[in-house]
Amino acid sequence: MHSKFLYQSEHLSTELKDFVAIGKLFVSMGGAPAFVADDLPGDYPNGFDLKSEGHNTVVNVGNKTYLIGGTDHGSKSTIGVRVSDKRTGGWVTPTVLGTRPKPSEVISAVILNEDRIFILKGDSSPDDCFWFLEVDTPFVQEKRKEFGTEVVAWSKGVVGDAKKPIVISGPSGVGKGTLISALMKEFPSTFGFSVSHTTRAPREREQNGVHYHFTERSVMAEEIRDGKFLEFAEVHGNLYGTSIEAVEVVADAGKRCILDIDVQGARSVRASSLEAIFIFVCPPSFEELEKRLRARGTETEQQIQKRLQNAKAELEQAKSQGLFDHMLVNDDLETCYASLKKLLDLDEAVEIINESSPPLVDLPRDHSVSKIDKKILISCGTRERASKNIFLLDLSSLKGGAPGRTRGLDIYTSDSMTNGINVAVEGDGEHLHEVEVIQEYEIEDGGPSIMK
Ligand SMILES: Nc1nc2c(ncn2[C@@H]2O[C@H](COP(=O)(O)OP(=O)(O)O)[C@@H](O)[C@H]2O)c(=O)[nH]1
Ligand SMILES: Nc1ncnc2c1ncn2[C@@H]1O[C@H](COP(=O)(O)OP(=O)(O)O)[C@@H](O)[C@H]1O
Repeated sequence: MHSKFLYQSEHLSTELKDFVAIGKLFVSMGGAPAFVADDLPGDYPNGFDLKSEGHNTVVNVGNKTYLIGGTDHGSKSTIGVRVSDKRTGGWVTPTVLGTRPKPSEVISAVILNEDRIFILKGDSSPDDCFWFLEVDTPFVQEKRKEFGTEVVAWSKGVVGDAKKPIVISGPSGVGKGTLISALMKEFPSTFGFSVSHTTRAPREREQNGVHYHFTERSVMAEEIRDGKFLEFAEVHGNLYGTSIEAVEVVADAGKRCILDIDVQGARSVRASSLEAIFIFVCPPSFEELEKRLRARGTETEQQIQKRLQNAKAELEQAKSQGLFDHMLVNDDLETCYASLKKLLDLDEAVEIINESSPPLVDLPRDHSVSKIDKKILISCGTRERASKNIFLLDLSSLKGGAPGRTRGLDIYTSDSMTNGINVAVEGDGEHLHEVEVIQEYEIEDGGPSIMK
């Protein structure tokens, strides 16, 4: 069955025209400004391979079938995921990484690049409707090997052109904390600090949850085993780590994340999908480093010796090819801070606090979703009468991904596409494409069973 959509608009924006052109849809040149979106040619794979039924969506990716929906076995407040390998049969509950979305009664799904499934949750708040379930990304492949189990990873979609996170490394006492504090003080709405976990004791004036999450080794080790950490390392005799959540809360606040982590951590993040800018801060001399460390007065003599010893190794490792993008020498603090701002393109910047935010979508229960290339068209409305709300979601500039958020979703509303001129959609509210119905499932206690 092919469905037809009729759009009416006097002035289509370039974006919508592009979208139409990509789909090779017909644009009427006659008196009545209208164009008809008919069935799409076969050379545009529609990306749909699912059946959304009630609370569940079934998606086929390669040899595997993913059942997404209902609630999680362990936590009733998050969406559940089951996987079946067509070659072996049977259903397994995978290891699920990342912060999980809350359940939704209406889920649409689109496969992207065969390695992730884009999920749209109807009836969800604007900041909670776009999610990615990674099923075969490099991160998932690595974790699958590590855990020896089936693994999937959730990553929330963030609308807008979020800038890359910043990783700052350098030996103890070089001035990382001082530089980061200055940046956060001057640009409080731009930057957010990734609050690490550590097993070291708090220093005077350090607050739990602000400077670090101070924790017990056994607790942190268990959380690492549960896959809650983006990276972790043993540094100066203590365990330090960046939880996935620490990075996500910064992204959720619409801020650019700064991570203060050691060289081992930087290497792990480099190997992850975080796509950060890596900066190493060097001391002007070893003597000056020792002087600063002593003057800070936060470590015992034994701890100072250990840190100085480790500094030599860190300075050596930092030289390794391709690890750091920038090296900064922190001799004079003001000069170094100015260089940091310059490399982050902030030297002329005055923080704009109320920057206009990208349009948000209130995705209703009734919506239909179509995919052409990397663009998704969402039309909202009932079967009988689609409403005038159309959203075009451009996924061609995605950045990041699990662990953490998937950034760079571009969204155009019908308003932004047509400069406020009415866009009417007529039709039966079905998808533009034929949607392949696989099978309908319902979840029973023992796992999903096929409905007759
Ligand atoms: N890998 C990793 N290193 C971290 C993390 N948090 C802090 N560190 C590093 O651990 C080292 C010790 O940090 P800290 O005890 O605060 O001492 P400081 O470097 O003297 O300020 C520094 O090199 C930090 O960059 C983390 O989450 N992961
Ligand atoms: N450029 C600088 N010149 C002199 N002292 C500095 C400079 N940068 C930082 N400091 C001081 O050196 C000490 C260590 O700095 P800190 O930011 O705590 O280092 P880190 O976070 O790298 O361990 C602090 O007392 C800080 O005030």
